[in-house]
Amino acid sequence: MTEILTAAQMRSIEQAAIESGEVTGLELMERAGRGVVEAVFEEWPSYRLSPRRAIVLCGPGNNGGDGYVVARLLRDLHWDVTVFSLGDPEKLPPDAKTNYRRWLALGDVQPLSERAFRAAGAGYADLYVDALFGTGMSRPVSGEAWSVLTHLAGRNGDDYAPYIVAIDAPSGLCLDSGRLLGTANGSYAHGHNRFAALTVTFDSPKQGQFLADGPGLCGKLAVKDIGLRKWRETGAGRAMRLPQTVLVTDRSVVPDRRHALSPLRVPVKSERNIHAGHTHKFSFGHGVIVSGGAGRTGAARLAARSALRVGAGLVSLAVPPDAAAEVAAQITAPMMRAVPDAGAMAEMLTDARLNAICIGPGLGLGPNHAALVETVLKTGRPTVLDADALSLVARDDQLRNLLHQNCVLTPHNGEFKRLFPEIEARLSTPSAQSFSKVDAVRAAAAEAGCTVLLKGRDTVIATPQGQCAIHAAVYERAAPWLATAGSGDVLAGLIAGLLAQGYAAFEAAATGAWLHVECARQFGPGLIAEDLPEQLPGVLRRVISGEAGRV
Ligand SMILES: NC(=O)C1=CN([C@@H]2O[C@H](COP(=O)(O)OP(=O)(O)OC[C@H]3O[C@@H](n4cnc5c(N)ncnc54)[C@H](O)[C@@H]3O)[C@@H](O)[C@H]2O)[C@@H](O)CC1
Ligand SMILES: Nc1ncnc2c1ncn2[C@@H]1O[C@H](COP(=O)(O)OP(=O)(O)O)[C@@H](O)[C@H]1O
Ligand SMILES: [K+]
Repeated sequence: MTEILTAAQMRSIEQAAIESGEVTGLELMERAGRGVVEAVFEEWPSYRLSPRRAIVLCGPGNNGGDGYVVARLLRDLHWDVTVFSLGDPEKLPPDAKTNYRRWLALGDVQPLSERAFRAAGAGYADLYVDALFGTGMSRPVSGEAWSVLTHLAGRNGDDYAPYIVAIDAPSGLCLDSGRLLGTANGSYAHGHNRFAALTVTFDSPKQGQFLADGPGLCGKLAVKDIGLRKWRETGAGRAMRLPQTVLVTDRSVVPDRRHALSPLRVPVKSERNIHAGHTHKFSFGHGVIVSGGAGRTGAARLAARSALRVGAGLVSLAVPPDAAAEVAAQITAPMMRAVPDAGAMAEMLTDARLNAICIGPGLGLGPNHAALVETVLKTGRPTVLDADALSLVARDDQLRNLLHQNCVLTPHNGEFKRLFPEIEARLSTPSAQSFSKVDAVRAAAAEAGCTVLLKGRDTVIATPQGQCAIHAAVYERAAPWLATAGSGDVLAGLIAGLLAQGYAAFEAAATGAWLHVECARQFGPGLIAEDLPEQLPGVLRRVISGEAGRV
């Protein structure tokens, strides 16, 4: 499991470590600087072979302190190093000042300005180290620092990005929200929303490196151990960090559930589980996917196929009579039941074996559809509410009051705004505050009283109790092809299929999000929604064999 930290959580761990007396801030800073140099040589192996030229930009805090360590270590390797400082280095905090002084024995420091930067022949360095601000950045960057950062980001047409390493964050990036503080469009200069080739962070990844604009600006992420594990995993530092946020990876949610996944679906084909007696389709649950009317059934059919492929034992489509012929002509494995109205839906759901429901994709927004949502919610069964079901809930307090802890809401940004307008307003207001998507989804789940999954490249999932996971299709897991019509319907079906197999709401949502992206990665460019469920056998095979994540 990978824990993701906020800036404050990282500070609390460092503080706990330093207060223990077992390690000093200076030692941590030295390890951080070494970690950066190590990561640089891993990223640019040829730089090991002969000394190069580096420009290091040092800020007024400990991030700057790391910069002075990097400058010294590169100088020790005979690099030509130019150092710029923001603010008066004599006012640096103690550990950073010590490293500034150590650097002074090797070279000088120039005050940072765009003019000085460009005059230094800055366009000819092999490496630019951004050590201006890290976890301590507290307000929008301005003045000379902003001029230099936007110049580096390409404001004047130069492309520095391939040579920039950022320490902890591209300076200005909020490590909680993933937004550049103070900019509306998340970029340093209009149209330039990339910055570093590599960002090196310490101990654990930070939220902002996965959310919003963070991944684009960070470029690539290297996490370096600086010996804080003991204080991260135990003690007061840990208590301060509850509830935790974790990153969904093949080594977190899915592998933890692999044992569960085995007894649930794959077991049918594995000896161990045949012996355990899991051999009947009803052992794997029976999902119900509620379809819209004629001409709108594609979404439910996609969801049904996904629920079956992910392992639900049976899947039934609940279909309005006018759409029955259309659906019947296009399905094979899922079953179909004509459901003319909410009464018929209630009747169908008297069968307790129907243990998970998906409602919303292609449903429609009429009063009859609201009645269907009401009927489904009143059963209290595990239910995915997506698309139109979310819009219906958003405008009807009675429906909203029926939401229960076995529900999973899967809004995209527009639906989230309809459901939680005040929370969304805080999230979308560009300001100096660090209100993040994690904060927003936690608040939404608490308000709704159920699991909420807010979709996007940076998908965030939270429970009313504050349990939270980020599933980011970024860095090596990027899957931009997933932004295709109908892919949300597949996600809803996947989650419903996992709920049918007994996954709890949060785990079904997190595992569904992971499988969804894994299917997209396996297929690659050219993907359309229909392709996604067909990738599941291959993806599941790799999950079960322990090779997941290696596409
Ligand atoms: N605390 C520790 O023990 C360790 C800290 N480390 C480094 O220290 C960093 C955190 O250090 P700090 O807490 O000193 O914070 P930073 O160095 O990130 O920034 C804080 C300083 O910048 C100023 N500042 C913040 N926003 C500004 C803005 N927009 N414009 C101008 N000035 C601004 C603050 O007033 C303060 O002087 C981490 O990112 C990491 O790089 C590492 O060395 C590991 C150990
Ligand atoms: N750039 C991206 N990278 C990875 N996943 C993405 C990206 N953009 C969108 N997605 C995912 O694609 C799906 C789109 O769902 P949705 O917005 O409901 O669309 P639709 O209604 O067309 O199915 C979501 O699961 C979302 O997380
Ligand atoms: K930085």
